[in-house]
Amino acid sequence: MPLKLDAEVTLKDWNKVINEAQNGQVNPAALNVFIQEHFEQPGGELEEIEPVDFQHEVKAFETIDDEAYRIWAKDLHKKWPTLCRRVSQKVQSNPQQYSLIPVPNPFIVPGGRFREMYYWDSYFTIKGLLASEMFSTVRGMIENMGHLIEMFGYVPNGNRVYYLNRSQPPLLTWCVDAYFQRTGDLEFVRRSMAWLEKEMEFFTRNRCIHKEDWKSHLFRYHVVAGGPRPESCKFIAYHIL
Ligand SMILES: OC[C@H]1O[C@H](O[C@H]2O[C@H](CO)[C@@H](O)[C@H](O)[C@H]2O)[C@H](O)[C@@H](O)[C@@H]1O
Repeated sequence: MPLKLDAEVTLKDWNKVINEAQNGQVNPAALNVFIQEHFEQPGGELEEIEPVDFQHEVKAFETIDDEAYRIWAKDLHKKWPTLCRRVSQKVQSNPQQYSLIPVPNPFIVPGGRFREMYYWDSYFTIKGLLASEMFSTVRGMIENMGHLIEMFGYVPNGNRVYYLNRSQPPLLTWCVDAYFQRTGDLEFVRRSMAWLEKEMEFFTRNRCIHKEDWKSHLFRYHVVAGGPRPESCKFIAYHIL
């Protein structure tokens, strides 16, 4: 839920609510007032948009021999406009009030409760977008990942602040390769190299394990955390604790 006030003010007011708790229990009415006063309703961070390069019919799908596969490919193609999002202007102007990390170009979300860009999902999505001949959307999504690397040194799990301590399998190189195989756009590959090198540096420094008797290094994706996942606290509280 987006913040109505600055994070510092919100935290200060939250500490007040905590300090007034009786026997470790926060008063539900006070909690309700705190939520109303400090948080907007969820949503509005992203705008649904039709990708600029989306065509209703793609001739290439007609060349798929297997009928079931052809129908499936066409059905999947129709999903792009329903899953394409761009970061709204209010987030771009006041990012400190939102958990969403702004990225410059539109991107495809997984859907359902996953309302942000996800790193390794983007690779599989890009494979589909390339089949749909949506080269400019793909380029934009790769640029978004490059933007995150410029900001954080790597692409986090997703573009949310609570994902900043989590990595996913680093598939950006595969994204760039898939795009190049389809378009031959060498200029874009050259431009992407700085991102790929920086990401490699991050994984070498922060996600690499080596033991004396090992013949090579082990790279891994990882989360640097000791507690429950913030976005799943409620689930954990109800089902596990
Ligand atoms: O499709 C998006 C991602 O969905 C799963 O992971 C996400 O939810 C998990 C449970 O809340 C969370 O631990 C993880 O950090 C999120 O990315 C799926 O496991 C991912 O592979 C996928 O990218």
